[in-house]
Amino acid sequence: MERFFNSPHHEKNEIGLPSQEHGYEPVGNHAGVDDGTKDGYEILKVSRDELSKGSNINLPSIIKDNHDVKVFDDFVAGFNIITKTMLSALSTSLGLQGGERFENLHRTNHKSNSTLAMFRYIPGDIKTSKEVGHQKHTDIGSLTLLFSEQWGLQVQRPGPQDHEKWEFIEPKPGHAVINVGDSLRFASGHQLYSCIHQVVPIDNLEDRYSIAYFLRPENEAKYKDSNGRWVTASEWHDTKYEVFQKEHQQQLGSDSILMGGMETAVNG
Ligand SMILES: O=C(O)CCC(=O)C(=O)O
Ligand SMILES: [Fe+2]
Repeated sequence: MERFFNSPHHEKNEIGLPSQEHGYEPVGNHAGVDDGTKDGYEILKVSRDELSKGSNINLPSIIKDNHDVKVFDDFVAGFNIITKTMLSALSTSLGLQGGERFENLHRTNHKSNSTLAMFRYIPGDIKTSKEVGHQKHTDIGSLTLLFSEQWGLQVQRPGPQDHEKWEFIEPKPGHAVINVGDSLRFASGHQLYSCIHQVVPIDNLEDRYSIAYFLRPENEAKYKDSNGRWVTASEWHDTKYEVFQKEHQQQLGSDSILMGGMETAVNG
C-alpha cells in the first residue's frame, strides 16, 4: 500500500475511477468530518467483479504485476469466505430458511458492488484542517471487514442516548472490525442495526492506513429501504453514493439515506 500511495499522482490515477467500486480517488473527493470540510483520505478500490476478469483486469501499471493481482485475489477470496460464514451464522440465529438466508442473496458468481478498498488518511488537525477524516455514515452494503493498526475509527452505540457521543474503537493486532451495513439491516427486516461511524485522525504526524472489504448483495437482491421503498441492492448503492458525493449543505434532509435510517432507530 505504501508503495502505491507514495507513487506520483499520475501513476496512481492512471485509470482514474472507471466505477464507484474500482479505481483511484485523491484526497478531498467527499465531504469531511465537519461542516465545510472535505475528506482526508485517498483510496484505491479493486472491485470483485473486475478481479474476476483475471489477466484482463484494469489496474494502474504500478500494481498490475502477477504478484499484486494475486494479493488482491487472495484477500477477496479470504474475505468472501469470512463474511459469508458470518452471514450464514446470522441467518441461522434469526431462523431464516432457503432463499431468505442472507448467504443466498450474496452468491459469489452473481454481479455485485462488492469491493476491496485501501485507504490512506493524511494527518490533520480536526479543528483547523480543511481536509480531514471520513464523515459520519453507515455502510451501504451488508458486512464490512475493516483492518487498521491505527486509531481513528469512532462509533456511536445503538440505543437511546446522546447521538453526538463518539467512542473510539481500539485497534488490536490480528483483529478486524466488522460493521453491519444498511443492506443487511434492510434484508433482516430492519432487525439488525447498521453501525454509525466516522474516522478522525488523532495525531498530526502520521498517515493512517486501513483496508476494508465491502461485501454487498447481488445487484438484483431486493429489500425495503430506510424510507420504506422496495429497492434493489444496486439502486440503494447508487442512491446512497450520490449522497456521499455531496457537500454537507446539500446533504441536509438526506439523513435517512446517509445513516440508513439509524438516526431515527437510535434516537426515537
Ligand atoms: O478507514 C476506515 O477505518 C473506515 C472507512 C469507512 O468507514 C468506509 O469507507 O466506509
Ligand atoms: Fe464506513
